[in-house]
Amino acid sequence: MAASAPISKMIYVGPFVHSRSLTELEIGENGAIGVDENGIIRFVERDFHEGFEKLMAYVEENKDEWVHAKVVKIEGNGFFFPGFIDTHVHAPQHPNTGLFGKTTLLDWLKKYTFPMESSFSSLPRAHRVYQNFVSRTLSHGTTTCSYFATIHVPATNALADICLKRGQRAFVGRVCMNSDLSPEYYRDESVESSVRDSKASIDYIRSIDPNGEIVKPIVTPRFSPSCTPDCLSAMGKLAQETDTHIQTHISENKGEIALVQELFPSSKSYADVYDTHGLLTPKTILAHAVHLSPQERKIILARKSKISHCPASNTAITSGCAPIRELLNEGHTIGLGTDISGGFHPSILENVRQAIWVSRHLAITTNDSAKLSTEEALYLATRGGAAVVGLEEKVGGFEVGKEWDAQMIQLGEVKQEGNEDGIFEEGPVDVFGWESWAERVEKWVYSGDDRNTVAVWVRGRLVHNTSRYTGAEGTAAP
Ligand SMILES: Nc1nc2[nH]cnc2c(=O)[nH]1
Ligand SMILES: [Zn+2]
Repeated sequence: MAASAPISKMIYVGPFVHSRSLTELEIGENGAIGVDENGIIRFVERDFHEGFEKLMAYVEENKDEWVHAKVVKIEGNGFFFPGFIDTHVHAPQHPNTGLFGKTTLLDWLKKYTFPMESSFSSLPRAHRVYQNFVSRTLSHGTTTCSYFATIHVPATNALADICLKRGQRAFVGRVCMNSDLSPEYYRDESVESSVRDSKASIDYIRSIDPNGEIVKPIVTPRFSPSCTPDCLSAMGKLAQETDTHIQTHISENKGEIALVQELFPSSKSYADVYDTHGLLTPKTILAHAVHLSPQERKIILARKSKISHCPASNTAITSGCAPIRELLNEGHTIGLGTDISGGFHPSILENVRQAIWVSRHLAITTNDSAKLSTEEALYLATRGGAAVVGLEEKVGGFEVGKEWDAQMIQLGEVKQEGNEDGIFEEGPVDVFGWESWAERVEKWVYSGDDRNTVAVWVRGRLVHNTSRYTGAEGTAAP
């Protein structure tokens, strides 16, 4: 079902939380955010200590045109938070979520990934998986995804259709892979067919959303070993000619890095392979970046390419611990990726936790400064991700002029009276009432899940809600 459009000006009343900077959250305990019919934030009020009635009186006095706005008011222990941004995710791998055994990257690809992806030659299968996965990621509060699809044009286009219809912001990439690393049953026939099919998908996605307001194409060479050198160059050229983003993998696993050295003996490094084929641009998203050398980091920084950190995946398929503190200190732009199904969980909140755990494991073996704080990990999940996909002017936080991509989080209240039976409210987070707002946010980060995400908006459209949401727009559940 299509997402429901905003029906009028809206005022979202209640606490809101977003990143002020990498290290600092802003918590507006008594907030009111006005969003117009186009989903654009028009005012952000932070300080209505005197309560809801005073707020409405203020609106009546000062903001004439907002008097008839609909109001969505948070009750209890709820707060608004920016929608999450998943900067690296493979939608067709979702049926394999949680299946990886003891494999590492190269045998994982052969055992689980190529067989599953090749089955997307079936359009009905693609529809079934993609409908499910877009619902699943929306239910976890993910308002923007950078998707790898498969090599199939019809299935890739179907993913873009579904994102547009359901209202999830998305970059959708037809995967390009023509080398014999991939099995014969699942690879592009030639460089010409790689370019033709990638271009066909770019053209289709631009035809369904000409201004790229919700869905955009992205050039997607799978990774160096999957593409011949002329194919990599052709993808660099295609991205330049069509002015598109690029996404690929880099330096995820030591076996993969050795293979790149073997396949590209004249290249100085893995990053150099991409650089010399025109694939390191300010619009390039590089997933993983676990084992980069200092020289590679310098080239990536110089080219202004971006990094997607995929902590759950890096642990699941035992790739390593990406040195995020060092990369941040050097000035890299970094977001989080679930990397389904290298990663085992479709939630960015889970990957916030995983980013923190991975940084702590690094701290144990290196230096305490490797630790990421809760604030830093939430920044990567929102503003960092927005910068990785080039949407930092539009999403990632609540400022006037940005678009309302948001989630309503509701935590459980442990009642003072009438709770002799120990009943708890839906969701895993129990709030007793004495916690500060900062503590409530920490409790959500470390033990919350999709049961706490009661409503989700993209560009002001309600795109997901649970039965706990009693907002003004009615229901947008699929
Ligand atoms: N994690 C991950 N790494 C890759 N490298 C090449 N393809 C893939 C993939 O599908 N997932
Ligand atoms: Zn990946």
